[in-house]
Amino acid sequence: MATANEKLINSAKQLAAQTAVRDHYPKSPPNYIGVGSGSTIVHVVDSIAKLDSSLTATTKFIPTGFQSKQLLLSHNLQILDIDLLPAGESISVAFDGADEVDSQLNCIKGGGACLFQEKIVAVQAQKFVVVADFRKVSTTLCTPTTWPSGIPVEVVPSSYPYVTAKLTKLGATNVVLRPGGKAKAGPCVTDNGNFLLDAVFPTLLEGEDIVQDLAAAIKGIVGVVEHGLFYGGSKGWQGRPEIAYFGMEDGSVNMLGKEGWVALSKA
Ligand SMILES: O=C(CO)[C@H](O)[C@H](O)COP(=O)(O)O
Repeated sequence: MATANEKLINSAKQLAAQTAVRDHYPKSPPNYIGVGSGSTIVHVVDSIAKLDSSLTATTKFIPTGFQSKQLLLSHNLQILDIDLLPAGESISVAFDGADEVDSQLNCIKGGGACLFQEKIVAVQAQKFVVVADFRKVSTTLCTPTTWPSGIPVEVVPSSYPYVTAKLTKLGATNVVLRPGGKAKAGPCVTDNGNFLLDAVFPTLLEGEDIVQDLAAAIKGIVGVVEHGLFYGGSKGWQGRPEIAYFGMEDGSVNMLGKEGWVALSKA
């Protein structure tokens, strides 16, 4: 049975999801909508499925992994794999969860091991909206009390010892090959057949270049397919959301946009 705290977190996720879908799902039928992974996205898909069918019946929903594909199918929503998005077309809005969001809207993602597909969908969306609960709010990324697991890094399996050493050289204080869990002996294998390293770095101090520079350095290691830093700034944009919705402990929803925080009233 869910504890009171688990119930609080779940209703925060649900409220944030409902509000984000209400505010950002297009008011005329979109061609393509991106759907991320994780537990919060379940509420996003529930909210989308409750919209008038005229807004969803012709839409192709692009999942970011096995979990979101099954979720969409269970709601009888049409799916399209990201590689079938026609050239020149873009996704109207992509919704996704996050593990940690800083005050500049940079995120750590990949707690559910779907970061590569999440990023390839986010960067092809006209608007990327993050939906999360109050535990994900941070001032700077890699804050141990917010997200102690570090930055997920997806690697080609044969490269993991080499990438581990390189991440340590870059300043990681701990690098763990993510285990498969109770039902899988050996490492976690991503939807792309790769391994995941969780690299704990000291808290990334505030400053426009810090996240971008670390992201570029990690991506530069041979064997790295993608990492879970979704960022933007003067050196380029790689999936930083336009806006993030957080369900709060008191039953309200707070919204972090480019202009800062906005508190929405309680439901
Ligand atoms: O990046 C992700 C999966 O790779 C998820 O979006 C992230 O882990 C948040 O998950 P949840 O909504 O369950 O808290």
